[in-house]
Parts: sequence; structure tokens; C-alpha cells
Amino acid sequence: MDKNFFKMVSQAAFSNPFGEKRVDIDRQIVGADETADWHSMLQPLLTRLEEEIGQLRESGELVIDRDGGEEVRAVGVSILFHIFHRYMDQFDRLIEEQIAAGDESLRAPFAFQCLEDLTGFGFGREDARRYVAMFYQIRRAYYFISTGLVGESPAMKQLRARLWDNIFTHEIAWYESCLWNRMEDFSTLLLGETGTGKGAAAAAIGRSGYIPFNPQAQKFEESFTRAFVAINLSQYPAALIESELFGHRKGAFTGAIEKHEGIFSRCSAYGAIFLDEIGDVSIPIQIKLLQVLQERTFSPVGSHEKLRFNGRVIAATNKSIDELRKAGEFRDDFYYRLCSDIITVPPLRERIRQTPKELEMLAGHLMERICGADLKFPILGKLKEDVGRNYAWPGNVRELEQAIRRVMITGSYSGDASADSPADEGLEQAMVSGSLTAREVVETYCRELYAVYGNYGEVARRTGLDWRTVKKNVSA
Ligand SMILES: Nc1ncnc2c1ncn2[C@@H]1O[C@H](COP(=O)(O)OP(=O)(O)OP(=O)(O)O)[C@@H](O)[C@H]1O
Repeated sequence: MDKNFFKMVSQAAFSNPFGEKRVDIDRQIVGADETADWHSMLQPLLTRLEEEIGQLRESGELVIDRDGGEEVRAVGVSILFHIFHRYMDQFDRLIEEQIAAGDESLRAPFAFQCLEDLTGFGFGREDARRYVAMFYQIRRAYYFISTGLVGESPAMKQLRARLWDNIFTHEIAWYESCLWNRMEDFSTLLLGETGTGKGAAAAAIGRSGYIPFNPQAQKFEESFTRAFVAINLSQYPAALIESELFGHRKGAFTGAIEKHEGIFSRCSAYGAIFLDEIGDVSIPIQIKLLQVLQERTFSPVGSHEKLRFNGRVIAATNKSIDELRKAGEFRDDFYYRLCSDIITVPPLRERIRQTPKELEMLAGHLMERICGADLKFPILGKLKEDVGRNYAWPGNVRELEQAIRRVMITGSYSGDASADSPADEGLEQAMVSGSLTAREVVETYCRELYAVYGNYGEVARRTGLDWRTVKKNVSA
């Protein structure tokens, strides 16, 4: 048995697919150089894995034991990796079909077959059931993170990797062994300017929760379409917020003609509630929400009944949470209950600064979303010409989406003159504020020089770098 091979496959299986480490491990396993991408390496890796597993079987060395030593566990995880890839496309199809079907959980006979394959290899029935649920969860997380948050800038790549960790923790082995059904107390606070994608990030987390598989019914216990419920708290007058959150009984107050379900009742036990604009809620509502987070129960307005809430809570604000806390407008105890993880979603101008092509690729993606096809109208060129190269996009991705529509309708977009234009952090400022890594400093510097001199040779001469390194930095 090639122990090292199984060890590396098990490391690859447990690593974040949006992180750098995963690609490095795959390259090591298949002996590829640093230009090889993930897709080109996967097939050779799976072929080799199948051969190695076949040999183990033949020699009678194949042992599945969760409590076995490191080598036995590495073989177990490698087999999970092998079976996962056998069913990956079918899980992806189920995701698409479930989106189209809506809230009724679809039958998934292939998932039952997957469970049978696992038990056939020697995994216990309960473990196998959990792995099937995790396979589906992993594919959903991959799908919703990669389709909901596109972009190639380092900030965007980092965000996707952070969201993955938010769902599975940074050690998926811990998640797999004991956290998979205990994530409800892991709340998340999303920070970032308006329109940066906090809602999209929350939806990706919410739709990627663990949903158990029911072998008798051959389907997952619930449709993930029920797993994400969002509320924008700034939309409701103070008097109505409580009822929107927790619901009310008929006759609870003047005007409560009918019973009303709040969002805490509507959210599936396997999902997440998204409390958008959390910085806008009053102290009494913060106290009520804190109680739900602590006790996991809530009561509809006008009722003493205690209802249970099992989902996760994700909150977001575009305000400075530090300032709100200092001003006494945001309670510390509530903050500490919300902040198991704090994720900052980067502004669009920061992404464009890191990777100028970001605007082009995002605009292409949004145009496809708007028109349903890859339209070749010269909208981006027009946009860039109208707003100028250094436009700060104060409304971020949401503004870009509307700017594209505006160019389609009127033929031009001159930018949002009335917005408070956020200070564009230039290279110098970014270095002073310490917001750049050394690699980003070099990349940004090369890009800025390239923008001025327009050729790699001149940038290489000025920086003392090799022109190939310059090219790599400019197009990073
Ligand atoms: N990286 C991205 N890739 C694709 N679409 C994105 C991305 N970021 C944001 N969007 C899209 O931009 C729009 C605005 O995003 P979203 O509503 O998530 O922003 P937000 O930060 O929650 O804004 P607000 O603070 O105003 O509520 C949505 O249509 C969202 O799908």
C-alpha cells in the first residue's frame, strides 16, 4: 500500500476547495507543475485512486475503522473521496432540479445507491447516512458559493474560502466527527458596504446547511429552498418588527385580524435566518433577539407559547459596528452572541484595484444574468468611458448591475454623483494602513507602473524584476 498517496488524498479531501492548499496538494499527488489547474488534475488523481483501492481490496488490506490509526483513517477518507466523485454529477443535477421544483424535497434514489456503496465498503449504516448528507452539503456549498459570488480578485477568492470555512469550519475533519449537527450556535456577522454581496454571502451559507438523508423515503429530509429566510430590518417600523420576526396570534393587537407566522417559524431547522441591517434595530429588539440566540426559543406576540428555533443566525450591517457599540446603540452582549464568525465583504473598488479585469468579468456575469445570454454589446467599454478609470463604485455590485441596465436603456451612465464617494485607498495609503500583503504590494505596484508605461519591459527595468514575473503580477 502506498501510504503516502492515501495520506495526501485524505488531506486533499479535507481541504477547502477555494483555498490555495487544495491545488498544491493535488499537484503534488499527480506530480504536476504549478501551472496545472484543479480540473486537469482531478481525472488522473481519481484514476490512480481507483487503482490503489483495487489493489488494497485484492490484497485484503482494506479496513474501514473510524477509530483505527492514522493510516487506516487515511484510507477511509480516500474511499469517501472516491465515492463522492462517483456521485458528484448526480448531486449537482439534484441541486438544479430542486431549485426548479421548490419546497417539496425531491426523491433521490442515486443517494440511496451511494449509501449502499458506502456500506458495501464497510462503513457503518449511520456513518454512511451522515456521509451521504455531507456529500450533498459539500456540493451545495460549492454551488452556491461559486455561482453567488463571482470574481477573480484575491479579495474575492479569500471571501469564498472564508464562506466555506464558515460552513464546515477550517478543519472539516472536526466538522465531520462532531460538529455537523451542532452548528446552530455558530452565528455570523457580515460586514461591508451596501451592495457588496452580503445578502449573496448569507444565502450561500444558509442554503448549504446539513440536511439529513432519509433512506426509507430515499430523499433528503427537506428541500434546501426552505433553508434561507431573509428579513431587512430597516424596512419595518419599530411596532411591526417584533411581529415580523416572531409572528403574532390573532387579536394580539389592534389590527391583528389573522394569525401571522414570523420568519423564525418559517425558517427550516436545517437552515439560517438572515437579519439584514442589524445595525438599525432598537435596543429592546436586540434584547429579544439575544434571548432567542441564548435560549433557542421565542414566543409570538400575544402568546406565552414557547416555540423552538434550531437554525443558524446570520446578521449583516453596512454601518460601523464599532461606532454603534461605542455610541451605546448596539449592545455588547448581543454583539458577542453574534460574532462566532465575522466576515467582511470587500468593496468593488478594492477588488478592481487588486485585479483590473474584475470589472469586466463581473459585468459579463451580470449581463448574462440580466439578458440570459452572453451579450456582446459593447456595454462595458461605454461604462468605463462614461465613469472613468478611477470611479469608486459607491453602490458596489448593486450599482454596477443598475449601471448596466441604464446603459442598455439610455446608452450612457455617468456615475452616482450624489453618493458619498468612499475614499479610494491608493497604494500609498493602503501600505500605511497595513491592508496589503507583501504580494499585493508588488502586484499593485507592477500594475500601476504598467498602466503608466504600457509595457512589461519598462516595468521590469524600473522594478528590477524579470519581465515574466512582471507579466504574472500585472495579470494576477
Ligand atoms: N461577487 C458577486 N458576484 C455576483 N453577484 C454579486 C456579487 N456580489 C454581489 N452580487 C449581486 O449584487 C446585488 C447586491 O448584492 P447584495 O444584495 O448581496 O448586497 P448587500 O451587501 O447585501 O447590500 P445591502 O447592504 O444594501 O443589503 C445582488 O443582486 C447580488 O446577487
